[in-house]
Amino acid sequence: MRITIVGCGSIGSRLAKAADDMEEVKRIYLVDIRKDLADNVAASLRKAIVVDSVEDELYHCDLVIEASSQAAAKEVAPKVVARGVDIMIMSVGSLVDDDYRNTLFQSAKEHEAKIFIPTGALCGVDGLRSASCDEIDSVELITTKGPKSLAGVQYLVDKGIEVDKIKEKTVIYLGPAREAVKIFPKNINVAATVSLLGLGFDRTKVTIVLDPAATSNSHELRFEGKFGKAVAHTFNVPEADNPKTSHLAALAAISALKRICRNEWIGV
Ligand SMILES: NC(=O)C1=CN([C@@H]2O[C@H](COP(=O)(O)OP(=O)(O)OC[C@H]3O[C@@H](n4cnc5c(N)ncnc54)[C@H](OP(=O)(O)O)[C@@H]3O)[C@@H](O)[C@H]2O)C=CC1
Ligand SMILES: O=C([O-])CC(=O)C(=O)O
Repeated sequence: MRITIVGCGSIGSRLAKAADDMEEVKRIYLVDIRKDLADNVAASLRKAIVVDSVEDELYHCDLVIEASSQAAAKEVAPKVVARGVDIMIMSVGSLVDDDYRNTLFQSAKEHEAKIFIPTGALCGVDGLRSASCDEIDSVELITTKGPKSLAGVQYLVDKGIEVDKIKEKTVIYLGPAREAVKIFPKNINVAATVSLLGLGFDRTKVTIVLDPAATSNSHELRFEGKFGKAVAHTFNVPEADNPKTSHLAALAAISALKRICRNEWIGV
């Protein structure tokens, strides 16, 4: 299998290293708008080369893995599926716009391309996927992050909230997933994943808490339906190189790549 990784940051660099060790992966094309990052990652790998754009090697590529940003995902995904190439999307919030998403999914179907959305930084997605084969009554995600993970969010700046000056646990967002993934594009892609499986973007309730003492990126997923009730609480270790992102997100991408390469679907 030949793969292209778009985005060589926290997730992309770890995924590239893991892919380099997988015998099923023969070639890794790396793209990043910061070419130095892609060059650094490629330098330590045996199978990787840097390309300027995802389109450069699309004809030779079996799977594109997007690990960049919502904006980049939105630009790249339609081009990839229109060429019949499979794509894994990490910036899942890029799928919030219904018209865009429906067109993308339709195009993938027509061109026989698959769209893979890993479970990311969240446990419990498997249960929600099964539960949503029958009636679901409610889906709620309560996310708690520390100041480093929530730094630089324009919405908070506009509200005059200085994340490093907050002294006690504070709810900084309460509302539907649809707004949450737009306001916090680098923090709550998991809410998009949950929305796609459960009740959609408007009926998935999201609470984001800023906890000055938080040492984890915590996601508490609660859902109820005909199957019963579930609560899955993940206390994630944030990545040192990007504290907005949890280590489990990179591991989820690696695990998804292994499942795709090896055609082994345990815990589906
Ligand atoms: N689904 C999930 O559970 C999770 C999803 N995510 C999401 O996954 C994505 C990747 O996360 P992470 O690795 O931590 O992010 P990083 O910011 O660490 O890395 C992303 C890299 O992609 C680069 N980039 C941005 N735009 C483009 C583009 N158009 N083409 C090529 N490269 C580009 C960035 O450059 P620059 O820094 O200059 O912008 C950066 O080097 C993010 O959108 C993140 O929010 C993260 C955690 C969990
Ligand atoms: O990594 C996390 O904790 C979740 C995250 O950033 C996201 O979903 O965008």
